[in-house]
Amino acid sequence: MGGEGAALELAEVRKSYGVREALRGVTLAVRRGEFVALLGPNGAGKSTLFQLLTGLFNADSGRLAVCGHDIRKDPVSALARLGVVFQQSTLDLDLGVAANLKFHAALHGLGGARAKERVADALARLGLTERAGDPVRELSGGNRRKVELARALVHEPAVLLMDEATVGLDPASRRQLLDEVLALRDRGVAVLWATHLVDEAEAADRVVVLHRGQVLAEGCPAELAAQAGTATLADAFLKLTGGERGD
Ligand SMILES: Nc1ncnc2c1ncn2[C@@H]1O[C@H](COP(=O)(O)OP(=O)(O)OP(=O)(O)O)[C@@H](O)[C@H]1O
Repeated sequence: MGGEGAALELAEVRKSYGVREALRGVTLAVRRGEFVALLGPNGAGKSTLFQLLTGLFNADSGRLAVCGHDIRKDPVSALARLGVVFQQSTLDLDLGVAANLKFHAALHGLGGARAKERVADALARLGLTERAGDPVRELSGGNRRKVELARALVHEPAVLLMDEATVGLDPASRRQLLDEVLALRDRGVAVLWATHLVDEAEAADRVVVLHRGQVLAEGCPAELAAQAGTATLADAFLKLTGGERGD
């Protein structure tokens, strides 16, 4: 677990809101080219973990690092290597698809021909080239999510965080988005995919089960089922979490 050289590393991370402990000593790592599902019911602490990882606020204790850069001590280097798709859309609906990406590129210090090239590449990869000039408002929910993914990749991050990214999508769009992200492994991207949906976690190289702010189990889907003594990952998840909400 963890170890030197992980693209994303969390060690003994704790965070409380007043007396409520949202994260109670979370340790996990994602290697280059690995897709890890962070599987937890509502209230398990997934959003809190993502907020810490994106520097929105600080952990009470513990260490979070991206490619060895500590998020608290060296946030600029850490955040430069991070791509994020949040649960809630953060696109400008009135701006064009490419314009949304260019704005993001500029935030990462990319401009001119280099930004243009990166934006074109990211859109092409996700089959969105023909929609480049369209206002985001005119896109379907599935394509809007793809635009968010393309945007998260414009600065070529080493680590991609996906926070319940398929919420609200129909099954076909959900599968497409998952497949696009799984394919990023071949380019060496480390992915942390937070979800409460077991079928999405089935596709992961490794699953980390988070419940009430703690890691209850981790391993590939088959290992988790074997550890829990169940036939499927779904049954293992229910057995581990007692089928309850996380809070
Ligand atoms: N700003 C806050 N103030 C107080 N308690 C909070 C706050 N944010 C989260 N919590 C609590 O911390 C715990 C973890 O919440 P968090 O939102 O991180 O879980 P989650 O796994 O992302 O759940 P969901 O999928 O429902 O968003 C929950 O018990 C929640 O009620």
